[in-house]
Amino acid sequence: MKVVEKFVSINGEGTHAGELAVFVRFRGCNLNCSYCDTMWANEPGCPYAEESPEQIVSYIEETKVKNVTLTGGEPLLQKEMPELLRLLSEKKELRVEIETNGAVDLSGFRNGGGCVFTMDYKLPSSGCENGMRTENFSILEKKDTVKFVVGSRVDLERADQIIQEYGLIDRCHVYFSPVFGKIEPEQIVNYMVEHRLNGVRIQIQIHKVIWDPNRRGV
Ligand SMILES: C[S@@+](CC[C@H](N)C(=O)[O-])C[C@H]1O[C@@H](n2cnc3c(N)ncnc32)[C@H](O)[C@@H]1O
Ligand SMILES: Nc1nc2[nH]cc(C(=O)O)c2c(=O)[nH]1
Ligand code: SF4
Ligand SMILES: [Mg+2]
Repeated sequence: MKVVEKFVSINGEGTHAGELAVFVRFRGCNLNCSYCDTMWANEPGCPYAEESPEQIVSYIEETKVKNVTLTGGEPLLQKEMPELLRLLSEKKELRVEIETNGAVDLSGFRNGGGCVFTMDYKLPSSGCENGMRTENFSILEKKDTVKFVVGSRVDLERADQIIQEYGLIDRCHVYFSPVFGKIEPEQIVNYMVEHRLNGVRIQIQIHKVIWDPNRRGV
């Protein structure tokens, strides 16, 4: 598997934000979002370590950290991901979360049921909305999340429409997160208030507040 970084930090995003997590970031992506904060990991020349699923599991166990975040790039493009997920599901003490971009079919990755998906729905300002596979919504469960990374008023309106159309509030967690530095979080909150978006949560990436937003490995 093509690993570009591994580290222990606090999770800056999602339902376990603020808790310790061990991160494994994989190389390469099938989208090219305008705002991507890890574009470096998607460049063909980005250095990586070739690691087997067994090696990755050993590293995770050595850290003694129980929350595991698999991210990228797009982690679900790795050929050996099903094997990695199978091995991780045997470690009952771990909580495994996958950050995925909404453009990969999730149906083959739920086997064993252990992992939690945080799936983005890419909005118009990302430039990648046409890659979204809305059939993935039917696979999501209460423990999973749909995340909308919002960069504009048009994005807010589109997110609102998708939430209603697919009944997302009753299906799973729903988060709004500002494209970091691009939109005032207050604008997002104002929209939530105006439109009475019960059940939606706003979240700001905590690691970008604690550290330099461009810093890697945190
Ligand atoms: C770098 S992506 C990797 C996982 C997967 N490719 C995806 O897009 O979900 C991890 C998360 O960071 C979010 N993200 C990337 N750039 C961002 C930015 N500039 N501001 C806020 N969130 C961002 C993505 O939308 C995604 O939810
Ligand atoms: N601290 C920290 N938390 C994160 N949660 C999700 C991340 C990601 O890049 O997917 C991330 C990240 O890059 N850093
Ligand atoms: S899908 Fe994720 S990794 Fe790929 S370009 Fe978009 S934000 Fe970056
Ligand atoms: Mg990140």
